Amino acid sequence: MNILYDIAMPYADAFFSSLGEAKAFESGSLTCEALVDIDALFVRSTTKVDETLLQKANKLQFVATATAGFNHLDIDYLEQNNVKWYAAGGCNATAVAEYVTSAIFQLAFEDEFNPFIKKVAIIGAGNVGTALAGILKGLQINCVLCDPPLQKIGDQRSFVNFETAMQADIICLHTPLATKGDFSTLHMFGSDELSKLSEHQYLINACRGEVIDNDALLSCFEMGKKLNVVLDVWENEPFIKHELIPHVRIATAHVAGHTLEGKARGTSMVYDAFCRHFNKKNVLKLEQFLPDFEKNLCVDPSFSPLNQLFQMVKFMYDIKKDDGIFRSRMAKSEAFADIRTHYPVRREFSAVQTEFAADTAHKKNNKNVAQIAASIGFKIAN
Ligand SMILES: NC(=O)c1ccc[n+]([C@@H]2O[C@H](COP(=O)([O-])OP(=O)(O)OC[C@H]3O[C@@H](n4cnc5c(N)ncnc54)[C@H](O)[C@@H]3O)[C@@H](O)[C@H]2O)c1
Ligand SMILES: O=C(O)[C@H](O)[C@H](O)COP(=O)(O)O
Repeated sequence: MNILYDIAMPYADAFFSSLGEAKAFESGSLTCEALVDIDALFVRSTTKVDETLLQKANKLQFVATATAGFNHLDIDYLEQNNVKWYAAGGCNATAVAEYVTSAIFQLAFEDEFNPFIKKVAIIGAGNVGTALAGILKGLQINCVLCDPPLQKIGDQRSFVNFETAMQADIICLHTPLATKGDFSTLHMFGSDELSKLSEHQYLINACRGEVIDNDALLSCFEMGKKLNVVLDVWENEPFIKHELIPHVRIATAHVAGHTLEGKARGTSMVYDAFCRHFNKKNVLKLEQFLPDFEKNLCVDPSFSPLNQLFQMVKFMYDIKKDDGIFRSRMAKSEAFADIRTHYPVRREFSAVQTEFAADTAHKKNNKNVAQIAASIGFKIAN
């Protein structure tokens, strides 16, 4: 079995060389000639898998992406050519939910609002939306879900319509990019929707850039409209509209899902899918590979509960740091792809052992914070 895989997949060599003759490629350098005699191709989101790439693929049976989104796969073409495909839905749901949590805490700190009394709308209640709703529930933040496709097929959760979601204080986008059909998400936020947002609302896009019309967004800013927008994803990555950057409250280079766990889970889910498809036993498990997290987190009990939680979230993921790197690097060059390739190791909340410093004066306070922290994924030491 000849396998080609994106070198940016953590532990790929260990996982895939157990399945056959496995060779890595660097995203951007893959040519159609490289697909000759290849049985399985494993990509991440930056490789477009379509007729152009596959024109010389004479043996291809299986294509998998180690990412949740799969709009870079030409599904119609793959299905017409009897190539089985797979996307690792859910692999990085926790990572994106933690990214959004860090964004909300950061904005609360900067704008001096209390996040616990805000209402959040999650548009797209799949793997990421559900993970985010779980964290918000743990934090006791009121949240509503908007997902017409799930509502239509009878998902038993309670949903609101788009207009109601638009009234929330914080609107988080977690849909796929769909360019056709009844539930198209392309430019879901165009000039009409953007103009309806008030300067007190926040719009966070960590799904796909094209869900917000970036030209319309820039026009709003240029006309002097005050909008609080967080963008992890942009139209036309990696060649994004630089003029947007100074207007955006938090700007990052499509890294919301880039925890080590999120990326490595993608690798192991692709391995499992391959094993299922080719009827092989999946002997390797992700837990064998993930290293222990070296640092311990000790929470200062004299802080308010909000600040203790902010301290914990920031310790694991400081979104402001990514924003700072993005702004300084993007000011000088087309650094988008490079920032992503050299992204430092980021771990999920569950990787760290958290301790609350002994402090009898704040004992009850600490117990509450520890319970909340545990409910959003932190491991609390006894
Ligand atoms: N920034 C990142 O690093 C990052 C990481 C993971 C995923 N993503 C993106 O986020 C998307 C969501 O990821 P997921 O794992 O939750 O996918 P998912 O398929 O589990 O969930 C997507 C949900 O969106 C809903 N949806 C579709 N069209 C909709 C519409 N018009 N209005 C409202 N809801 C709609 C679907 O019914 C589904 O429940 C992915 O498709 C991917 O593009 C980005
Ligand atoms: O859809 C996804 O899973 C994400 O967008 C993913 O994090 C993209 O990561 P990439 O393959 O571009 O590194």
